[in-house]
Amino acid sequence: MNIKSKTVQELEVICADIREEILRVVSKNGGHLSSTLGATELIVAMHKVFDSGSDPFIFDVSHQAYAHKLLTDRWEEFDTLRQFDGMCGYTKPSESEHDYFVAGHSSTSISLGVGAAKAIALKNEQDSRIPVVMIGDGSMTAGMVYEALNELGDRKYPMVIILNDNEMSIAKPIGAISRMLSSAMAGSFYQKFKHHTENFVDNFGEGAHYIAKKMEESLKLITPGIMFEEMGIDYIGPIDGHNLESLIDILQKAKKLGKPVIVHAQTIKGKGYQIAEGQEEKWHGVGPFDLDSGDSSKKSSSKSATQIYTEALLHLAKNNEKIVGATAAMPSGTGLTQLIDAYPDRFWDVAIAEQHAVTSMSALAKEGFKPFCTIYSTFLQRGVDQVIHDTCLMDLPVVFALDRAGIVGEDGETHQGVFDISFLRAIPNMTLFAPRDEKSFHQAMAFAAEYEHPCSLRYPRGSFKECNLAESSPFELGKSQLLKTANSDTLFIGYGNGVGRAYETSLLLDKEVTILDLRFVKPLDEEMLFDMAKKHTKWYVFSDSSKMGGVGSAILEFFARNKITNINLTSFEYEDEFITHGNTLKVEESLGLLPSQLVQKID
Ligand SMILES: Cc1ncc(C[n+]2csc(CCOP(=O)(O)OP(=O)(O)O)c2C)c(N)n1
Ligand SMILES: O=C[C@H](O)COP(=O)(O)O
Ligand SMILES: CC(=O)C(=O)O
Ligand SMILES: [Mg+2]
Repeated sequence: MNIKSKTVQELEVICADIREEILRVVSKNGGHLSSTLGATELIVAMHKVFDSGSDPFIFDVSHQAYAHKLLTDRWEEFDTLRQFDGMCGYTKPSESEHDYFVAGHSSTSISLGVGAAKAIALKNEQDSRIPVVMIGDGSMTAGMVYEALNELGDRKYPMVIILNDNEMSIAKPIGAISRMLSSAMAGSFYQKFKHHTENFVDNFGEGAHYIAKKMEESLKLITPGIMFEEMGIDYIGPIDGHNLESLIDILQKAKKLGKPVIVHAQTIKGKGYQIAEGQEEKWHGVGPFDLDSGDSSKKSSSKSATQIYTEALLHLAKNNEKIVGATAAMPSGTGLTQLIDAYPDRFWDVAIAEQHAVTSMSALAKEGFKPFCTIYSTFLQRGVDQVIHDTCLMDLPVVFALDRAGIVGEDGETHQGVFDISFLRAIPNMTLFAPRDEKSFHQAMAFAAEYEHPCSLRYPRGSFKECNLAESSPFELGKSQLLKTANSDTLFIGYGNGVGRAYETSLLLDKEVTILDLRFVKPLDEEMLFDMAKKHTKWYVFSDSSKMGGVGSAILEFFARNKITNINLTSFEYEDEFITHGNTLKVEESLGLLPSQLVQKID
């Protein structure tokens, strides 16, 4: 849809149509609702002023970019949003040339803009191209943003950064940056004062303008802009992020400045759907819902792994004051909200700052506390060096509780929790283990609470797969649990949620198999593995993790170390490829990982 020639009135109609379509599809498919409703005018103004066919359009996280997709020839396809084989919920260049870069993890956008600006300068394209970035106030809390601003303020590449400030992260924002962005003078008073001053001095000569500019600069001492201005980046704002006419005017001015500029736009998260407007965390990421009532259409009956984690941690924290913890801006997703509410002096939301979460928790461990650093598997990728350098080198007793381990569903490639075993297992002093159900989760947590070295446990999005075999026993370092023995050449080794898949597959087999819950992938239960090696020559590994460096790799290393050569090991972990978005079962089916498919692969 080319909106360059549209009037402001026509654009306002287009905003209404966009909101209607977003509400229709997200209420059917689920998705990121309130962020994308709130960014509608900003994105329409971006497309009015800039050209996504040549200017790099860069959205931070890009969960708020549905309007961008609708404006770039994907209106029909939008109905398949986040569905298997359908449109991705984030920007994806393979989906459209108007999507400049893959996104999903936050705070990458300004670095991307700086890189793009360097390339544009090197290719002498500055007369025809300029990067335009949209970043939210929550995403401004991650350190990577300041790495980029630090260079940008020095090199001064032309770039327009739209700061979409709705005063919300997923949850209410925390920290000094959020406070600075919404500082007192950012309100309408300053705007009106500035507007009237400009109109007044327009009637006088240059001298009056000079005085007014100096006055404004002194006022900026108490506006959010001071930090950016001092870094060498122009600042415009705060402005009304829903006023199309002024947005277009300001973006046109910003585009012509020929230097880096931040346009600070204040928006309302959920704008246009009253039920979701404002600081309502639950409208950030939603499942299908009823448009009229706002009620969720799907009610899950079984207890999620996250709920079990919360219950287990509440129990431990109640009985041990040394237990503390942190989340990086995902309090509800990780279940830490209840811990923060119950023990505000011991549990923190540190904002989108995974690296800071890991390192600050390591210092607490040095001081004798027992930190539970609670992070989605995929987001811990952001803090791997801190795990190595600050936790494991110091051999500190931090527990990394990794939620969303395995395939996560509709969030797709950028959010799959599949690499944690591979990137943690190689770190000295690290111990890795995984529960398989509710009871073993409590036992794993009890073990973690007493363990005096770095460790990481992983658990899936949603509930565990059922496994009706032996009851779980207390966790002991490096000990597995034999769930079923059979007079058979075949051994199923399950790890974490993979135990349930192993069990489901065994039920479909026309032969008996031995089933082992590995429990620890580092250290391995070598005594048990030696015993299994005497009886079984066909081993199958079931784990929601990447093959490369995963559970199967660990066992093959055990074979090599001990010169065991007569066993055929097949791992049903994930292949060396990024895993697409969509309903988890459909994704697993596309990978051939359903029990009904696996059973065909058992000799
Ligand atoms: C590294 C990383 N950590 C956490 C997240 C989860 N996450 C996605 S969006 C979001 C909040 C973003 O807030 P903001 O930038 O203000 O955008 P808004 O939704 O308010 O428009 C978070 C924490 C993520 N995507 N990436
Ligand atoms: O909303 C945040 C991300 O999309 C993760 O979603 P989730 O918490 O439903 O797994
Ligand atoms: C997009 C989002 O909310 C998340 O990644 O958690
Ligand atoms: Mg926000």
